[in-house]
Amino acid sequence: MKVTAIGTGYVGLVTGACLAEMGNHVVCLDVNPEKIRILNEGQIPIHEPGLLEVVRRNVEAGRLQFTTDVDMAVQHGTMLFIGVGTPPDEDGSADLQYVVAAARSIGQRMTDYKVIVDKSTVPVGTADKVRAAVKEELVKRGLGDMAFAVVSNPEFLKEGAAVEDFSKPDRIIVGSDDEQATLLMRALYAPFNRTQDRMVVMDVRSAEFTKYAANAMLATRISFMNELALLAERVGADIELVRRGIGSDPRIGYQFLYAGAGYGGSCFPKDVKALVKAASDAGIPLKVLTAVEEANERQKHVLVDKVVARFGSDLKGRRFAIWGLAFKPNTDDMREAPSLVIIDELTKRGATVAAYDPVSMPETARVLGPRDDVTLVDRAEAALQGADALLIVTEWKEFRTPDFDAIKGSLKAPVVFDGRNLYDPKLMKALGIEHYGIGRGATV
Ligand SMILES: NC(=O)C1=CN([C@@H]2O[C@H](COP(=O)(O)OP(=O)(O)OC[C@H]3O[C@@H](n4cnc5c(N)ncnc54)[C@H](O)[C@@H]3O)[C@@H](O)[C@H]2O)C=CC1
Ligand SMILES: O=C(O)[C@H]1O[C@H](OP(=O)(O)OP(=O)(O)OC[C@H]2O[C@@H](n3ccc(=O)[nH]c3=O)[C@H](O)[C@@H]2O)[C@H](O)[C@@H](O)[C@@H]1O
Repeated sequence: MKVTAIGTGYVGLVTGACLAEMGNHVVCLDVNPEKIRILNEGQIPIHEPGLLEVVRRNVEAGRLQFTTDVDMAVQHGTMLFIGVGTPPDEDGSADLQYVVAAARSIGQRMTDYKVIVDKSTVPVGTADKVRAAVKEELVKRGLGDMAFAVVSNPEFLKEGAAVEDFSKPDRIIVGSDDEQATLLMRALYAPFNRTQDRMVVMDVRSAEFTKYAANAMLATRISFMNELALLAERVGADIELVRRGIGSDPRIGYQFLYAGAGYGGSCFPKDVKALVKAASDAGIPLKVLTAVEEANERQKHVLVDKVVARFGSDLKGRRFAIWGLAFKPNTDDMREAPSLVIIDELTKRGATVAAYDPVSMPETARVLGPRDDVTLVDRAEAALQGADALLIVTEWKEFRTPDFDAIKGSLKAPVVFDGRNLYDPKLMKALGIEHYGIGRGATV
């Protein structure tokens, strides 16, 4: 099939590349010429495991191309996927300006039947706005009768596992009230849907809602565990043992129950805020979800609270090593990363920071700008030299079994604030390391 992916970010690029992998002819369009230049030079603008190989393979096979040429891109696809950003507006609601602009650019150019697929995360009612924008542009061109469909097909991939998640989806949600469009969506997704029918077809509004409900549920599990972790510390229980204890119940399951330094990323924070705002506008305030957001804001400060409890609130003259800057492992994405809050809180109190991340240092440098109080170092061990303590913020694999002797030898005193519960508190005690985890009340 002929497919156009509008927006070459995490979602648009992965969608375009993975659809090309199945034999479709895909054009990826972006308004950012720099991204298209990088892609046309055989590189990818993001760190995403396995993506470069899929992109290169399909470019070589002549099934995948990148362009800023809107006329060509709109002309090319029968299926046009909108995967542009939906960042939070000032009031927390999803800013739909990029989605509507993409819709308009389609309406201004299309000359035959198109299926317009909303892949971006968008509030209930957005498909209607997209339809109205396309129609308005068609009417301006005297083509008001031209047929097209708008379908909701939210994406559930996780950064760092995007290709794997897209290629082996748990479910494929299709919100459609157009039979022909539904058939085309079935055909397009058939290769990803062979072993078991994972496509759930529903009305458009329910599909739009499903995306927010999924992210809200996952964020709720994390905030719930983070709050229980605070209590566990106070009452002398270990949240890691509690996690294993409750996860064994299949009704609960093990996933997304890790207490930590708070959730970040481009989606949970913005989608929780957007759903809270949409609900309040609809006169149905979501009390649980409001608390989820509040708990997460508090959680991002928990590690620094522990630093302050140990070293005092005046941190002038102190230096801290930070391991892990990206909002999660296997990505260079720094959007809403807890590390940024932690760096801010430490430096505000007069400390300096030496930080290391396996892939996100260029992105961190871009986000932080030039700073005297933050040094980015190119090896984990280099961050430790002469630091008062080590803070673990992102659970990259290479931090899981470090050289503990080197940690002890390099820090001024062996103090570790373990924001992702990587280390066994009993082992740390045995090694003579002062270890502060999250919710590890029983074992410290
Ligand atoms: N990042 C993720 O893991 C996931 C994101 N989503 C959702 O997907 C949407 C996109 O997210 P990301 O891919 O992370 O965004 P992103 O910010 O990485 O990429 C968006 C791209 O769209 C481009 N763009 C903006 N307006 C355009 C236009 N009119 N025509 C062509 N290109 C245009 C931008 O230049 C940018 O390259 C958001 O709604 C997000 O909530 C959904 C699931 C996973
Ligand atoms: O809508 C989206 O963009 C995506 O948002 C999340 O994916 P992502 O943000 O890439 O990453 P996650 O693995 O979900 O992690 C999000 C944050 O939660 C934190 N987290 C995750 C799991 C956990 O148990 N504890 C925890 O603190 C992570 O450290 C990270 O900061 C969802 O998992 C995807 O299904 C969804 O498609």
